[in-house]
Amino acid sequence: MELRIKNLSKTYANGVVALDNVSLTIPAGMFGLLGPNGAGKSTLMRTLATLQECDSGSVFFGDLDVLDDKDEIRRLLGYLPQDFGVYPKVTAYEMLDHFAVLKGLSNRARRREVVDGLLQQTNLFDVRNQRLGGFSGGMRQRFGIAQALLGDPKLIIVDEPTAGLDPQERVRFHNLLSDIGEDRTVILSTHIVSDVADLCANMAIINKGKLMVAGATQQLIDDVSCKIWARFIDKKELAYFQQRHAVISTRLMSGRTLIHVYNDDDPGDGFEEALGDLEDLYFATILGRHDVSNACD
Ligand SMILES: Nc1ncnc2c1ncn2[C@@H]1O[C@H](COP(=O)(O)OP(=O)(O)OP(=O)(O)O)[C@@H](O)[C@H]1O
Repeated sequence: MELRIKNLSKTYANGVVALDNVSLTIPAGMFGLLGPNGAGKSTLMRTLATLQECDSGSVFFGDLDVLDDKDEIRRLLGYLPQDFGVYPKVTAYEMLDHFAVLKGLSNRARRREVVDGLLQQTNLFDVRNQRLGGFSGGMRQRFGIAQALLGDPKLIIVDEPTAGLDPQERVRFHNLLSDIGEDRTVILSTHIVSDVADLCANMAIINKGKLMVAGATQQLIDDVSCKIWARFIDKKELAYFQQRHAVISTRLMSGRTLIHVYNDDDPGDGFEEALGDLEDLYFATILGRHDVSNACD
């Protein structure tokens, strides 16, 4: 089902504008919400998860008014918050069983079936009798997904789930997310570009509370791909290039400095055309160099 966000705004009491007239349609499947720290992602996620009020705007999930019909939407919702805490002394099985009771699964046999199934799906069945306090970051996040999947939600919101995971745990977590994204609407909020590149067919970038771009991930990459130019430089030349060109990224590669610049045409100065990727789109957008009006043909 589609989630339609219209003109959503939120200003905190201290005057910070966390959401500035955000309008966005999120189709079924995996959707990536990308933005730097403080962009407003968590504010948007908590608003969609009915945990906080916005100042104005509307949100519909199918026909359901998310901001008004909170009880209804909570029945369809699974949420993995950014700071998902667990009771360290309780086992995975006990904790999930407890969450299942809270979700209204009162029949014992049925509950056991659901809890076992979710532990299997998240690859935690073998460690179900271990205490959560001994779980690694990746195991904890998979447990977080298990609890978010209780009640078979149609809308799943995960807020920065892979921060702090090692590469292997990340891959495992990605596989789990892409499985559950097949027949649901899953919103993945993150500042990690590769999470979105790997998983999300559709995406948006927000910065300072504003929606910058939104659409099909591949299309958005294509829109920027003809405008990215690259060259290696000497580290001490960086200031020179930054002065003359719209440098969007700088990275070390085997000890050398590779810079990417954003330009409509060949910028000269020894640059070569580079195939723009999602990281280029992200930096060019966040730095205010790129927008939809300036897409490649
Ligand atoms: N309760 C609050 N009161 C005041 N300001 C807040 C509150 N919560 C968030 N903010 C501010 O609103 C802005 C958006 O915060 P938000 O947490 O939504 O961003 P984010 O994109 O999720 O960032 P992060 O990745 O750091 O969590 C930030 O400037 C933040 O400091």
